[in-house]
Amino acid sequence: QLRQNFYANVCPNVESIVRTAVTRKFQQTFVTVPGTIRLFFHDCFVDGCDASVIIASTPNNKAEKDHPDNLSLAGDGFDTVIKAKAAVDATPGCTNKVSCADILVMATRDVIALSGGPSYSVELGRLDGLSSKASSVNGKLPKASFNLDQLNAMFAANGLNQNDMIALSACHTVGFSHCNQFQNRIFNFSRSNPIDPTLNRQYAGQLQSMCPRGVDPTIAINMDPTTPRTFDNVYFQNLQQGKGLFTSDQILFTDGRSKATVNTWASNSQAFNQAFITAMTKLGRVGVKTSPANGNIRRDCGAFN
Ligand code: HEM
Ligand SMILES: [Ca+2]
Ligand SMILES: [Ca+2]
Repeated sequence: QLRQNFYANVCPNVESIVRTAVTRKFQQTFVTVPGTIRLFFHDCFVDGCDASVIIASTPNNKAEKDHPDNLSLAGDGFDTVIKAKAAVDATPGCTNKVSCADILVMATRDVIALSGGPSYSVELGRLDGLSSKASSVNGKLPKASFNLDQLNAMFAANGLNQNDMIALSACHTVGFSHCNQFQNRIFNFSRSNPIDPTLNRQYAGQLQSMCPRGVDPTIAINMDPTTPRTFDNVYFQNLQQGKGLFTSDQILFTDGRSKATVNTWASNSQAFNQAFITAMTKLGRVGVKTSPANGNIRRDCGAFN
């Protein structure tokens, strides 16, 4: 029952209120962009798009955000939602009328547009989930080491096909990664190849110098070495040059089943944008809650009512 303009009667200006708050946050730090996008992805893949990922742990409940796979979620992503929620709640008539899950969807749309990506209409009407357990994250999020079959299987479990998966992987056109996520590709890759042979040699050398053995584990590097602050299809051009950072990125070009799609979107940003919008809209529908039996509108995005 998601639809555009869901809040037309209760809070007609919600989209512009969120956009203003997100723009202000964006002007303070670029990390707002990748932080918010990844938060949205990790929310939707665990218990659906219900803001379960934003819940803070309590003495009685270890929440999703404290699962190892979520510890690297940037604080600025959470802060973006909290700031946008505060702006919505400060507007007469809108107080506690808009779900955190929907605010995250709008904020994600806004950061993508702010960083040069496509802008699109979002469907709204999600309720916030009533549960958030670290244990429910197990096996729900993709690993940087995944091959094409593993990626397709995990996305298919969320109703997303291979094209959706490839389009969404392009989110790695902005943002950062810690060195441990690709260390295996640049040191001791295999008996015969110290470096992953699908990796561009020069790029591998740069990665080795930014991420030497024993590097400080808090160091993070740009995932897109070419246009790290622009949401664009350069992600696919990088893959063509062996500059995909993770195994899961580069495999999209190495595997013959996905290569043609990468080539098409590398040369046609219009086609990529269209596929990306389709895939983001599908991602936003995953496991959505619309009944009071399984959701509500949180007063505080980080805590259950
Ligand atoms: C296809 C499978 C995917 C894998 C294996 C994967 C894995 C990863 C890993 C390992 C990181 C780096 C985390 C760190 O070290 O801090 C990362 C970052 C990121 N991922 Fe993905 N991801 C995938 C798909 C996606 C999708 C579908 C989206 C968005 C819809 C996305 C958005 C992001 C963003 C924006 C960042 C940067 C976060 C930041 O800079 O704070 N990823 N991903
Ligand atoms: Ca969720
Ligand atoms: Ca880029």
